[in-house]
Amino acid sequence: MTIKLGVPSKGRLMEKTFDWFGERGVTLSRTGSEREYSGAVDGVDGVELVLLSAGEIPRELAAGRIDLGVTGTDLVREKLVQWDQKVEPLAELGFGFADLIIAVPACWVDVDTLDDLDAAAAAFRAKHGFRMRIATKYHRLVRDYLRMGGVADYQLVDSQGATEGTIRNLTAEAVADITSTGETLRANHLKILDEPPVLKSQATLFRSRLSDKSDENREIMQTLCNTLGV
Ligand SMILES: Nc1ncnc2c1ncn2[C@@H]1O[C@H](COP(=O)(O)OP(=O)(O)OP(=O)(O)O)[C@@H](O)[C@H]1O
Ligand SMILES: O=P(O)(O)OC[C@H]1O[C@H](OP(=O)(O)OP(=O)(O)O)[C@H](O)[C@@H]1O
Repeated sequence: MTIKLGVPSKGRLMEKTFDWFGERGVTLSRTGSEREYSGAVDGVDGVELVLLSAGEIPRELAAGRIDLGVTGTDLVREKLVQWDQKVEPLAELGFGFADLIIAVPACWVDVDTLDDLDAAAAAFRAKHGFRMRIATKYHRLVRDYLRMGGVADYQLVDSQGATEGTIRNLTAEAVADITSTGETLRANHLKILDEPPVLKSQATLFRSRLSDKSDENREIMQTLCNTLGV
């Protein structure tokens, strides 16, 4: 028997995830050619490495196809309804920090709060005959946040990347996206609303609540968690 550990296959989270495990005596490595998505785990027996897109790890955990997985809290909360019934956070890993925020053009001098955004949205609809568009890939989190914040007259438009560019491209009036250094927002002449973020995210190790609970797998899981100190 083995347990499956899902980690991001590329990008900013992969290298830091490998480092985090390595510092705790569990060596993760990619095997095969540079482009082959196969890997190995040394330091604990019975653990199989599965390399996946960070965005797919929440679904794989929820389905129990992987037992453990590293991804951002933002992706888990966005993609899993009642996420805490499907996965259990075991450890925050201290990297991949990003805030999910709402941003508007910097030239909207009258819009700094959610109340201002609501007023601007109502005025926009009256003037243009359609609802203000907010581009995002975080539909669930943003909808909940705006409902709580009393913003009504808007529509979400889907943007799976380069979201800050949608305003210049005239496909949205505002955006809801993650930011870490703030450089992308500044470069696109956007300002963050002066409100708490929708969500503060970081890379986190999650355990699937559907994980195989056979005695042997429990033992492997326990050994791995003890080794990692989580
Ligand atoms: N600029 C950033 N700084 C820090 N963390 C970021 C930044 N952008 C994204 N992240 C975090 O990295 C994680 C993975 O995001 P990313 O967009 O790379 O994954 P993805 O959607 O699976 O992409 P892909 O399908 O291309 O692998 C998310 O949890 C996100 O919060
Ligand atoms: O605050 P910053 O440090 O500038 O980072 C923020 C940017 O990083 C992410 O984009 P990513 O690089 O994942 O590309 P994407 O837009 O294609 O998703 C995010 O969507 C922002 O665009």
